[in-house]
Formats: sequence, structure tokens, C-alpha cells
Amino acid sequence: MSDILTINQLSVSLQKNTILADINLSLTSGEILGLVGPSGCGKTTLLNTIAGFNQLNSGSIIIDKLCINNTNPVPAEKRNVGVIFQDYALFPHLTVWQNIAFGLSKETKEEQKLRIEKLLILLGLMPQAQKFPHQLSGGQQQRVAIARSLAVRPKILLLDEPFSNIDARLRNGLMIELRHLLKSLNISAIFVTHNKDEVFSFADKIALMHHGKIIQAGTPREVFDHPNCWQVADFLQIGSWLPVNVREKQVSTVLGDFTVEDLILNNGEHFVLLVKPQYISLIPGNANSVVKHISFTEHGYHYLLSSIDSSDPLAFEDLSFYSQSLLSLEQEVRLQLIPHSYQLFAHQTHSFST
Ligand SMILES: Nc1ncnc2c1ncn2[C@@H]1O[C@H](COP(=O)(O)OP(=O)(O)OP(=O)(O)O)[C@@H](O)[C@H]1O
Repeated sequence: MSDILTINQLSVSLQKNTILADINLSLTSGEILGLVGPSGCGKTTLLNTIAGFNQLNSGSIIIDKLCINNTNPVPAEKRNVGVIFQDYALFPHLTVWQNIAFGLSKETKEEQKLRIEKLLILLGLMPQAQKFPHQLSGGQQQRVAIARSLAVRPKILLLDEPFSNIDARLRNGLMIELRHLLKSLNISAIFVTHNKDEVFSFADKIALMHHGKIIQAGTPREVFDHPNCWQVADFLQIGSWLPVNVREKQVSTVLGDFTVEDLILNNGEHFVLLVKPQYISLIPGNANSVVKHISFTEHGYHYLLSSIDSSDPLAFEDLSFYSQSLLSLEQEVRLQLIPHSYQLFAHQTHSFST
């Protein structure tokens, strides 16, 4: 399938600071990309640069064969890119119909009418056509913003935290609707989110940014199964971290030891083990862990546990574990690692916040 968007070695500086560096990314027709990363890593700047609200310093952006670079800085209105901001930016003095009609001035009145009616039906907004934005719920306003962006038939839709103002139950429904809509119209989209569940359920592809660079891009499955570094696994909360001691091929942890065949240790590098909750089990015997937090979820009880001996150099904290058994707060239990394909990562000392 041919690419609708190709970004090559893109760099962007704002007020002499490098905000984006060496960004490479591609999107096929109809593909939906979830862009995630810690606050300030450059997600909005990347969307703004694709949309044409920021100038690029070097590299290129190719949108459906239209090449944008330093020598050809195509203005925003000629890029065929739709943008939906977090606050929807609807015109308050225009009705739903007029908001959607806003960008359609080049078309005849009859063409406009047909197009708007089709979008109102697709988005379930027919009864609201003559209402003003302040008369609509958050979800309805978001639909109007979507309809208005789609009216001009964009090649790509950019969405900056599109669901963040909408309550969780409505959000799921809207996400599914929007995904169907984009797929049925074969429109590619990039959406920024801080919500990891959203990105895993809505995106065909995930790109994780850190300090102005994309550090991993792939399908949700690829990224979840094979995070390529500590930052990716930690940001997406793919599992918990267990300190390890590595001696040649032998790896020791508080929850058990194992061997690895192909670990290369660089000087001064520390490793931690990524432990997904399904690879821990409760067993009888001497306790090694204590329950520090309990919540109830659709997957059963969710526990956060710490090592009993916090002075142990391999002591751990906030180990995530699900069980159908009810444990009590401060209960001491024995956990063990279930053998699996162990994933060790060079360790950083601080973690991200989302
Ligand atoms: N117009 C500007 N001039 C100078 N620096 C800017 C400008 N806009 C953004 N920045 C800086 O660029 C960096 C990236 O900002 P950006 O808004 O793209 O991050 P983000 O990943 O979208 O963050 P968040 O998740 O908090 O929305 C930040 O350090 C920000 O301060």
C-alpha cells in the first residue's frame, strides 16, 4: 500500500531551541497512528508542523506526493490536512450546519448541502443541525469538530488529545465510531493522547516520542511484546520493574533466579527485569513480598507489592499483580517468577509521568 504521509529526517527549532530532531515516520492510506510520549516531548509541535502552523528547519514532509521542505514551504490551507484540537475550536456564533459549511466555499450550494447532510447523518447530528455549540454536549461538539474537518475531504486528520474532555463511557463509544468513520472514508489520522489504553485500542500503529525524537514505532502488538528500550516499556506501563544482579549468564532477583544466554553487559550499565503481571504467581512458602495497595478491576483484584526486606539491594516496589484471590493490605505472601522469555533493559534512574 502506498504512503499518504512520509516524514524524512525532520527537524524543527522554535526560538532557537531544537524541539524535533531527525523524525522519520510514514503512514499508509487509512492508517491510524497514536502519538504518545511524556509531556513536552514534542507531540503537538509535530502535529503543528505537519499541519503547516510551524516551519521546518530541515528534512521533508510528503503528503500524498506533495513535498514540503525548506525550499517549498506549502501553506497550511494547501496541505489537505484536517486538524481537531482538544477544545474543538468551533465558531460559537455559527450553527452546527454553518460550522460544518465553513470551509466549503468553493463548492456550489447544492454540493455543500449534499456533503453536509451526509456528514450530519454519518455522525448522528441531524437533530442538532440548527443548534449552536453551547447547546450541545461535549461529545456532540466533538462530533461537529470531526464533521467540520472531514467536510473538506482531508487526506490526513490530526487530532490533539481528541477525547480528553469527554467522560470515559462516552469516550469509548466515540473512539469506536471515529475509527469506523476514518476506515470507511479511508482517511489517515494521527492522534496525540496521554492515555495508554486509548492508544492500544484505537491505533493501528504507535509512535513513542522522547526529547523530540521517535524512539519506537510499530503496531500496538509489536511495541507491547518487544519494547525496544526502558523508556518505552516504562512510559506505556507494560509491566513492573525488578532490580537484578547479573553474574555472567546467571540473573538473580528477589522472586527467583534464571539464566540468559545472550546478555551483553557494557561497563557501568545496570539492568532491570520487565515483569508483566501474567508472569508472576503466588506460591506457598516463605514470604518475600507484602501487599501495599489493592484495587478491584474487571480482571480481578489488582495488587501493588513491595519486597518485605526493603534493605535488600534487589528490593522492589510497586510490583503489579492480578489475582482472583482476595489478599489483605500488609499481608505477606510468596511470589515467584513464571519462566518466560525474560526482557532485561539497561536502567535509567527516573521514570516518566503521563
Ligand atoms: N512556540 C514555541 N516557542 C518555543 N518553544 C516552544 C513553542 N511551542 C512549544 N515549545 C516547546 O517545545 C517543547 C515541546 O512542546 P509540545 O507542546 O510540542 O510538547 P507535547 O509533547 O505536545 O507536550 P504535552 O503533552 O504537555 O502537550 C516544549 O519544551 C515546549 O516548551
